[in-house]
Amino acid sequence: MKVAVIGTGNMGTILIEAFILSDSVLAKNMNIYNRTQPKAQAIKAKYPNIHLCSSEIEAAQNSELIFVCVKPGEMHTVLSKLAEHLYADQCVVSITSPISVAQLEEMLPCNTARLIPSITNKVFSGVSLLSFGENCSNKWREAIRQLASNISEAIEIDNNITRISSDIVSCGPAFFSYLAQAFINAAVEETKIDPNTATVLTEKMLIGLGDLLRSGQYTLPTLQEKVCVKGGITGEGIKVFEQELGDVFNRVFLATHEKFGDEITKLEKQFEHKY
Ligand SMILES: NC(=O)c1ccc[n+]([C@@H]2O[C@H](COP(=O)([O-])OP(=O)(O)OC[C@H]3O[C@@H](n4cnc5c(N)ncnc54)[C@H](OP(=O)(O)O)[C@@H]3O)[C@@H](O)[C@H]2O)c1
Repeated sequence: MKVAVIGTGNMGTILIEAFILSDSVLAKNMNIYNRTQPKAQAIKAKYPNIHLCSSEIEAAQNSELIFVCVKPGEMHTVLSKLAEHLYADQCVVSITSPISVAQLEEMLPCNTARLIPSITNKVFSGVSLLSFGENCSNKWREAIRQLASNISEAIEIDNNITRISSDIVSCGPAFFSYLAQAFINAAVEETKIDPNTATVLTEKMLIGLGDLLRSGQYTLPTLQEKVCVKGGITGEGIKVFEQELGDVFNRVFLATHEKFGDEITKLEKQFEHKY
C-alpha cells in the first residue's frame, strides 16, 4: 500500500518514522510533501527511498492512503486542492481534532477517517484516537486500525468526547511533564537535592510507574493504596494534595474546551457541516 503524508511538521514526521520503524510501511512506498521543502528534504536524507513530492496533489495521486498532517486552519485549503483529484477507493485521514469526520466526508469523494496521534506514538506507545466517516469502507477501517495498532493502542471514540480524549492522550504528556517539572523545582527549593539528581530520580520514577502499569499488576488506585501506608509519610504528602489541589484540573479542561470551541466556530465558517 502506498501512503502519503502531507505536512511533515512535528506530527507528520512522527507518523512517517513510526510507520517506517514499525515495518508498517516501507520507505519506498511513502510519498511525502511539505509546504516548505527543507523539513521534507531532511526526512528524505534520513530515509533515501522515500518519495519527495513537489505538490499535495502529486503525493495524493500516487497513494491509496493519504494522511493530512497540517494545522486545523490549513486543512480546508489542502482538502479543497485534493478533492477533485481523489477517487472513491482512496482514503484520507486527518489528524486534527477540531474537524470532524462528517466535515471531511462533506468535502471529499473518498473514504475518510481521523487518527489523532500522540507524541508517545514515536516509541509505539500511548494511544491514538480513531473515528471513521459514515461511508468509510470496512476494508479501510480494518487497514487503519491495523496501522494505528502497530504504533499505539488504537481506541475508537465518539465525536462528542474528542477534545477530552485528546486532552488526555495528546496533551497529557505535556501536562504531566509540566507537573513533574514543578515537582522537581519544589524538591530543589525545599531540600538539599541538586536539579540534576532530582530530574534523574523523577524521570526514572516515571518510567518505573509506566512499567508497573504496563505490567498490569497495578491500577492507579491499587498502586496508591500500596505505597500510601496508613499513618506513613506518603499519606502526609497526599493530605496536602487533598487540601490544595482544588479544582485545578477542572479548570485545565474548561480552558482547553473553551479554546476548542473557538476553533470549531472559526472552522465551521469554512465547512458546510457543523462539527
Ligand atoms: N503536536 C501534537 O502533539 C499533536 C497531537 C495530535 C494532533 N495534532 C494535530 O497535528 C496537526 C499538525 O500539528 P504539528 O504539531 O505537527 O504542526 P506543525 O509542526 O506546524 O506541522 C504542520 C506542517 O504542515 C505543513 N503545511 C502547512 N500547509 C501545508 C500545505 N498546504 N501542504 C503541505 N504542508 C503544509 C507546515 O509546513 P511549513 O513548514 O511550511 O510551515 C508544517 O510543516 C495539527 O492539526 C494538530 O491539531 C498535534
